[in-house]
Amino acid sequence: MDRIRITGGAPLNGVIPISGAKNAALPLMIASLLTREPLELHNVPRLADVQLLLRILGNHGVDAAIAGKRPGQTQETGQTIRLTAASIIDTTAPYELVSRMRASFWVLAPLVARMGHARVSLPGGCAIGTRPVDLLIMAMEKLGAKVTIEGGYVVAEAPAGGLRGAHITFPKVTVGGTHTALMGAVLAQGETVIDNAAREPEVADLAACLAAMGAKIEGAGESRIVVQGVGSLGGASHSVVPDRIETGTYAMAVAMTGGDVLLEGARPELLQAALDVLAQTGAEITATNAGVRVRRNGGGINPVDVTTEPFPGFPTDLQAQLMALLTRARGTSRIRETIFENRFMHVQELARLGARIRLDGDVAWIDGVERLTGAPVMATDLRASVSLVIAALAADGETTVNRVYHLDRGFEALEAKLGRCGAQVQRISGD
Ligand SMILES: CC(=O)N[C@H]1[C@@H](OP(=O)(O)OP(=O)(O)OC[C@H]2O[C@@H](n3ccc(=O)[nH]c3=O)[C@H](O)[C@@H]2O)O[C@H](CO)[C@@H](O)[C@@H]1O
Ligand SMILES: C=C(OP(=O)(O)O)C(=O)O
Repeated sequence: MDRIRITGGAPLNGVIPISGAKNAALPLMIASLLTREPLELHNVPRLADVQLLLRILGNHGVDAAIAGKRPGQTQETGQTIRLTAASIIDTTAPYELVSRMRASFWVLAPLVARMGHARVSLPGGCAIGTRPVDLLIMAMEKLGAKVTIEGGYVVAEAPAGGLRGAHITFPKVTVGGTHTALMGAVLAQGETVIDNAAREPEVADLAACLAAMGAKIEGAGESRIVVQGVGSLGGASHSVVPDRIETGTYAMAVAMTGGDVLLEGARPELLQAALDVLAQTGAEITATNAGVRVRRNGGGINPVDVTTEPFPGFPTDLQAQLMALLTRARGTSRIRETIFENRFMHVQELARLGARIRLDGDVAWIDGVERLTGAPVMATDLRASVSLVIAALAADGETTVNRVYHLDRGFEALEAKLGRCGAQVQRISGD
């Protein structure tokens, strides 16, 4: 298994191109199941999750053509994938594939919408909590599907005549639930109203692509989304929104090491809450035409008090990275995690580097320390893994991050991007 070796201490200076968002690319790829015409997606990041989803979609009969680089594209700025689901050959998504990635469960809604039935294994994904799918099933049931769970599989059957528009009110904000409701509603008969919808940019990106395919959607990006079902959808060409979590991750890395980096192509409005927190810690954040510039030259890191929330609040997917930064703050910080009940797995690994963190239920208290020191570490999910990278960049000596496959799930060309800005990061191939 590959490892990443980091020698800490160097500031980051230069340009980091921001990739397309993993969490947008995955539902966008899944939307290809809704039409027999080609869906062309640009700026798709080269990630293990994308590769796995291509296998899952291939199993359903989706043909994938990966185009060469477009002019101006570099290795780190994604690929163009043309997905064509001319016919669906299998409506089962098997355990072997779905158990490895949460988002793969989202094939359920488009398969039922187009084929009238589907059988999808209960999902896996990052080990950050129990992660139930009850609200996704509720959305399908509201749209008229009959849903049972048999042998670890969710089996859904549309009523005669197909899914029917409905009023879906989510009792809590769910990104996957909103994707499911949207993809189910676009081909349903009549109107669907989705209340307490997730407002995450990845939902708006999916809705924009569905609209380009011919769907009738109003309010995506707001709490109430209204969909008028249409008889069929066509092909489209769509570019994946920049990755706000990757943006925030590198911004925190710069705040940690000091330096001056342009996060090229980043869109500040996609992570304003996180940028505000970074500014409170003492980093200088400037929105430019080219992206977001992050600087910290001298001066310490200020402690902060942050609670994770659905968009537009501070994202749970940046909580571990922020915690890494705060391990070296001048004082005590507090982070409250409200989205996932078990998303503090990075705490004990950060402690190996010398961090002082106390947990009290859903709250972590971080007492800043003068210095971190390198050590062998590993993490159980992708954002936790990258938080260890951030801490290692500022630690004295050498850190080895094991289980690199977590990083490969979500960070395109991580070593190259950091390495070009002066970090000493090396991948070591292992068995
Ligand atoms: C691939 C992808 O895009 N993953 C993101 C997506 O995950 P995902 O879509 O799985 O997360 P959700 O927004 O659905 O989860 C939010 C909360 O709702 C709960 N819940 C969810 C569904 C359900 O049926 N029942 C239920 O109780 C979850 O346990 C969690 O407490 O949004 C999360 C929240 O922004 C991010 O951390 C993940 O990176
Ligand atoms: C939690 C994440 O991914 P997933 O939902 O696929 O586990 C993530 O992207 O941080």
